[in-house]
Amino acid sequence: MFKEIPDLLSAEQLRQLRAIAAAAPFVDGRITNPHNTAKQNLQLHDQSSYQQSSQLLIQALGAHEDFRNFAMPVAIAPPMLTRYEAGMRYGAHTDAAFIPLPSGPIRSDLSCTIFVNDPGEYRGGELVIHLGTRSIPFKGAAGSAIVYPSDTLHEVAPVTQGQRLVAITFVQSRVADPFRREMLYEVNEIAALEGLGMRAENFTRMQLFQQRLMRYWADKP
Ligand SMILES: O=C(O)CCC(=O)C(=O)O
Ligand SMILES: [Fe+2]
Repeated sequence: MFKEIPDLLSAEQLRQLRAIAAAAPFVDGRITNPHNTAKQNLQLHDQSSYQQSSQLLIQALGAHEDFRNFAMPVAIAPPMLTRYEAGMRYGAHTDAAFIPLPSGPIRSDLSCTIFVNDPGEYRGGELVIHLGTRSIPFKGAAGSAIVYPSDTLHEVAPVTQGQRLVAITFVQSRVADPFRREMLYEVNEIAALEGLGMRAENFTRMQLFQQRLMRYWADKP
């Protein structure tokens, strides 16, 4: 369902991202969603800073084994540095199914928030994911990330003090269906963690099962 990644970014990567954010201009986040009244935040607005920061973040996501195993990405939108100042929020919404990119649209199967500043630097600002009548708040440490299904209703609670600096991205997965993706992730994890401890013939049977599911459910990488 959700995947929390505690160690996505190194201290050096965080330093670089914060330096980019401190030097570059930010504009009203509605620039990419003009009719979205729920959205009250600021987005990085400088081509070379965007390129530098998104490259660093895509590289970090692509290099993280647990992220790759969980998300099974075929395409990752360039992550956008986003700032919420006191009074800003992002009201309850679900993400658009397709995200236009210069290289063509991608389907948003998973959304990802990467926490760039320390949670002690702001009050409020939790990413709240709604599941039926329950709401689950996330406020990660700097350098951590949360990956969640893009079709959930979610919001960012108002920041009441300080500033919240995050990067936001969307992932198209090889497996669009969350149920199937989770089943595959689980069986792949069990095979990776326990496979060598199994009797060889049972491991072979398990691999057959894994590869059949991949064949039926996964798009080509
Ligand atoms: O700031 C966040 O953590 C999430 C933002 C969000 O939901 C979005 O950009 O669609
Ligand atoms: Fe969202």
